[in-house]
Amino acid sequence: MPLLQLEEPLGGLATEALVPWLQASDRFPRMLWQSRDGQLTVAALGLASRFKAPQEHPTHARRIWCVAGFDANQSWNGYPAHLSYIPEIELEHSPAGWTLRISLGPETSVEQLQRSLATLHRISPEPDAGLPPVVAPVRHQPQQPQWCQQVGAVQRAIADGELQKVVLARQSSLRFEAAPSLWSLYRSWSQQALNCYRFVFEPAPGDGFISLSPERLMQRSGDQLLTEALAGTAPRPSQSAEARDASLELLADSKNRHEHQLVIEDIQHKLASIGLSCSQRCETSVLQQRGIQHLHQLLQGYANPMPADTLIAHTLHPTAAVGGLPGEAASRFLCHNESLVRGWYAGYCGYLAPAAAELAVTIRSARLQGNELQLFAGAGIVALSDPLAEWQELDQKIALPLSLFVPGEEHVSRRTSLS
Ligand SMILES: C=C(O[C@H]1C=CC=C(C(=O)O)[C@@H]1O)C(=O)O
Repeated sequence: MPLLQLEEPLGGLATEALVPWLQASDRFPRMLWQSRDGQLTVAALGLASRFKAPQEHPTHARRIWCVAGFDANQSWNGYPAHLSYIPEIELEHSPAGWTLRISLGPETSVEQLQRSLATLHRISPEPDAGLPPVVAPVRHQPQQPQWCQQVGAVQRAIADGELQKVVLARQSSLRFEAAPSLWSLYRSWSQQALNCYRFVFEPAPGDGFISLSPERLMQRSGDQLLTEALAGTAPRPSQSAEARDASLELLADSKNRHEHQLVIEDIQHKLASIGLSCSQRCETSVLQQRGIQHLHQLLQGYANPMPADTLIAHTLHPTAAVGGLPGEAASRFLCHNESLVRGWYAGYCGYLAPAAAELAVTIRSARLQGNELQLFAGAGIVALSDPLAEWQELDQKIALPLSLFVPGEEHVSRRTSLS
């Protein structure tokens, strides 16, 4: 637990100052999180206390930040499979205004804290340094022939009745001439992104993770729980009339509807296992992203009393939108057949507090390690999936960040114009 927590309202700041403020500090980890509706933005520095297991969360702490990797048994160096912590400094913007929260831990250096605080009123948004050129072609893991084999293996397991769906993933790596700034990369990507959570985590200098994810794992406000099924994808043309037709086509497409329906059933079944009944809030709709769109179904959970947030998150994750169905068989399949380590890709991130909690699924994500950037994307494979169309879907999912530094979208196997 932190030794001391202080909270002060603040004035006179601009949200654009948050990134320069984080960049100017020498305190790690550095973290930025923004809700998909843009209502809550938090920039955080340092680590005042860390909790070993989610069940250790003290109930009176105001807000605990949580990140979990896709697989509790496998992570990247420097990125724990599960992290629950209270930062030393949190700077929060919400409709209520600005709040500064300070939590002192046993290892907090008061001098460093003062330095980080002193910069608060001196920071002005700086012109972005830009990104260095990319020096080598994009490398995919798996490559296309192995991808097609993996899709074939999923479909054989579906035909044998062992599986209904598996979400296969790909890692696409790029090398820059010099190490880009994580925050410049985030800024350029974020300026273009639509309808997404925004999460940046920098555990140490030279290594960082970004996720601009459209997908919510859960949101609780008091005893109201919202979750959602987000699965089924199509390109989104830039012209509005064409975009409308493409949405209608996606809503009517039987392969995508099936892929999506499996996620709804998975979530309903998982919530029922912890005593939560779950209903669909409205008709299935389409969530628009830059260049692509997804089938989207809001789900509301009811229970009295509401189970603990950690239990809900642990039960839902990984949903069939990032793992598969049945969950355990899909995890075994991925363990044996997927060659990449997903790390924080397709995990979750966000906060838990007594009054409210919100966790996003960490898709549309990237890890920057020195000069190398790894971009992650996955696609749900069902019986009717076409391996090459699913490969193109992966390209569409990374087209936005790639377009920032690979000119002319040379990487995209079928062109999709970003709107
Ligand atoms: C796993 C990813 O997307 C999921 C979310 C939306 C649509 C999906 C799909 O259509 O396959 C995936 O289930 C990803 O982008 O890496």
